[in-house]
Amino acid sequence: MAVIPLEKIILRKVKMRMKNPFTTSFGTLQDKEFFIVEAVNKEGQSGWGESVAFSAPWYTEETVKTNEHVIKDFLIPLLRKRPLEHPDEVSERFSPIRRNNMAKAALDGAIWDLYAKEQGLPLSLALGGEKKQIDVGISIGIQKDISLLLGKVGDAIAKGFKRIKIKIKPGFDVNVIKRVREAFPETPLMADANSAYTLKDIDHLKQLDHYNLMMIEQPLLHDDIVDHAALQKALTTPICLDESIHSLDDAKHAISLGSCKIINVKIGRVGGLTVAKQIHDYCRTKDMPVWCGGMLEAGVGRAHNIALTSLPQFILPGDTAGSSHYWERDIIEPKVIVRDGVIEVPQTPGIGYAIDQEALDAFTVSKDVFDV
Ligand SMILES: O=C(O)CCC(=O)C1=CC=C[C@@H](O)[C@@H]1C(=O)O
Ligand SMILES: [Mg+2]
Repeated sequence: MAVIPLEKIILRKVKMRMKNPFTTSFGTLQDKEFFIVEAVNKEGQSGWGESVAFSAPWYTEETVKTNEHVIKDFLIPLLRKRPLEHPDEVSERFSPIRRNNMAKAALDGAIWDLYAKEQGLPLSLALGGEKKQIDVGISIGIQKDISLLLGKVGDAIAKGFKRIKIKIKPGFDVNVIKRVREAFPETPLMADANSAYTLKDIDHLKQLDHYNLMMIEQPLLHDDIVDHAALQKALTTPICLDESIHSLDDAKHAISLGSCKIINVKIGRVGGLTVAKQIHDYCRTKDMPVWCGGMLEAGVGRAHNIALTSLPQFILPGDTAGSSHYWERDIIEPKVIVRDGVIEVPQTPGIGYAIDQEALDAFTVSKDVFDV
């Protein structure tokens, strides 16, 4: 039986400054620290993965520090147990470790990329993706005032993004959506609350039904699917779950309870490409539209998102804006380019973007090498 001839894992901690600070209902981020994983085989070929955990545990419980602990002390030792024959085995191998999905996904992504390169296949095709182009939207953080936000929305529409996502929070919500909708009556528009509300806000949230939103993303508690089901019954606007979905079972439970009408699949949140694909496949059988969320990734993570989005049930535009939206200098070559709201899915083996080694070295703050 052919095995993936994994020889070493290189773990780089990287620090990059975003062009613009990004503000959500839980805070502002500008300096992004994260891990880049390189999986190297016996022929010296490399596969690349990126962890999307932030420095603070406000999106999920994971952080850059917990990633380091879990990857070094638990996940790499599990990879040493016996060789892998296929990247689908990675998530199963990691299953004795509870959660820590972003740590798992970083390794899973590197091994998927390496496997696709060994097979001579673009990662999108290795995953079973069909699309050669993907539609993308943009996520606009909370702004100091509405006129600034209207300017950003106008710029994004002019650039051709296929839908606009606006971050909302109590005090910056219905009033804001109303103004944006008045200024841009036809634009596909959605709001993301990042768990800023409770069921007590039901009457307030119902006002959003007047603005023809594509969806409202994660209005209630980060781990909830029960209250979301009650809210979805009261709203005509579709609810999209983000933070609440960590596994295929979470997706199954949310769908059977009627907690949402759309699911945002984030590779890091669900523990890697294999689980993301399982959720996709299940949603396809249930006619549940999915889209690929973003975590302000650098180029490696972005490339994985693009490959995943080539799967057919990614019906709605994702949050994968181009490199230049986030970074002065990305760590891949070529950069991710969005033209008229569309990204061309790379057709070369693996993630289809080369690492800009000079840029990566410039942003690397530490590096560890592990034999596997
Ligand atoms: O552009 C992107 O990568 C998406 C940005 C974005 O909306 C988010 C990034 C990180 C955490 C969250 O605030 C969030 C989201 O909830 O989707
Ligand atoms: Mg979200």
